[in-house]
Amino acid sequence: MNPDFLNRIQSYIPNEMDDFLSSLDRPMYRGLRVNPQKWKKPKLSLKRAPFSENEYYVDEALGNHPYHLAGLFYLQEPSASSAVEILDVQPDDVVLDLCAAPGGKSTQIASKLDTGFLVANEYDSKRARILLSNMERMGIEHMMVLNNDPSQLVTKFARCFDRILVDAPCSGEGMMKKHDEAMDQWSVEHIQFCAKRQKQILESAYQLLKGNGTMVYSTCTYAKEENEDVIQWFLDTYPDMELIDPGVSFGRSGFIKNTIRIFPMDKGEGHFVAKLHKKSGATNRLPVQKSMPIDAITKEFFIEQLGFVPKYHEMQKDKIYVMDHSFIQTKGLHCLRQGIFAGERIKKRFEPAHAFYMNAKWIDTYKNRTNLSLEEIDAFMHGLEIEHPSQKGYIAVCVDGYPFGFGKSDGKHIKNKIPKGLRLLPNSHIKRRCL
Ligand SMILES: C[S@@+](CC[C@H](N)C(=O)[O-])C[C@H]1O[C@@H](n2cnc3c(N)ncnc32)[C@H](O)[C@@H]1O
Repeated sequence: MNPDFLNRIQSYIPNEMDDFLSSLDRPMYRGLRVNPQKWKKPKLSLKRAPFSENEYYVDEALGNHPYHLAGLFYLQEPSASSAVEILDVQPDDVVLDLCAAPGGKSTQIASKLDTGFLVANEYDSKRARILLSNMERMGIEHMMVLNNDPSQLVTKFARCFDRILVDAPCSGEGMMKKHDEAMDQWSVEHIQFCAKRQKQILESAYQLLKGNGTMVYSTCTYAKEENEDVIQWFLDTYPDMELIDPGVSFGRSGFIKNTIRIFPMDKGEGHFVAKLHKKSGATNRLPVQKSMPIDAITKEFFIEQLGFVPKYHEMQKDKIYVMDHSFIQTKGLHCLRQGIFAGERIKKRFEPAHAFYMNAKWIDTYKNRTNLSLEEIDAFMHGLEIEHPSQKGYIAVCVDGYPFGFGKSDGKHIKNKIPKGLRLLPNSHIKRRCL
């Protein structure tokens, strides 16, 4: 273990070093956050985590649980849910998550929105696609996924956001364990590099925040240079920003008032969170665009599957996107998705997309649906066609009434429509454990 790292930690928590050292030997805390928009009344025998209202401790991998595939929960290190709890998102807020992949915090923000809107931005293109996949799995509608450098957002969306989360790329000390490769690569130079990048990201975030808006800055590292020192620099640079009370009882106070630190002794792997308020300044609205007309065949599909036609539409070539919120103008930005990808017009028919059947708002709305057994779910998630009598046509396949995808039924068999990238590998299987 790097002695410089240990000396620095000793300087932060001089009386708790033994506890910290023993925490490095035990497995990471694992967490499960319920998606309240899909899983409305979960009865769980799991222990609640103190960091947010829907977070629980788990002690095994649950990625192949059918409820995970259906987007009923997100797997996340428990203390990572603290930042969004502190952001205190309101149902009608316009929120920006500036460093969003893989989407733990974005999906948590979205679970608090109703009429509001979420812009989830990720700098790294591969990670942005993972973010989109998680947003789809959790069934989020009022959102867009961007893949831009934070500074590129400023020309389009300056002063547009009520709340901004900057969950900054950091040296990740809170996510390292004693034997990790990451621990061997730890260095003060890397910490300094991260601090410089964090300041650049905060400069953009400042310009994107509305007057009277709220910003939360968080990292999963212990390094003071990336936490309190970055915040002090931000306050000195922008005198109209102030630190405000995070209003929570978990964790412990950081080295400046109104900041929060979480160490493993506080029952999570490690986080730093600061809540900031912009005292004054102008506000703008996200620039909306006109809804596009859709054709009769697509309308007929919506009526047949949902019983209504979604209010706002956008068409890109033959692909159709829908939302119950105006579409936002994104010209000049790299937008991976806005709203729900409903499907594609192919010749004289409409071919639905996986995302269409994952929308949290429609979870009880899909008219044509069927429950599969665990064995059938396993076969379906491996891309197989299954023998399963059901109503003909496109059909939502469900676990206990919760859709996890769709297929096309001829009345006796369901043809598989799970996207190739989401299918299970041959040696991986659905596992249902008691939660
Ligand atoms: C701590 S992670 C975000 C985790 C995410 N908030 C979640 O809860 O799932 C930080 C993210 O910042 C991204 N990033 C890297 N360089 C960046 C930059 N220059 N500006 C903005 N984000 C950057 C990383 O790719 C990474 O996905």
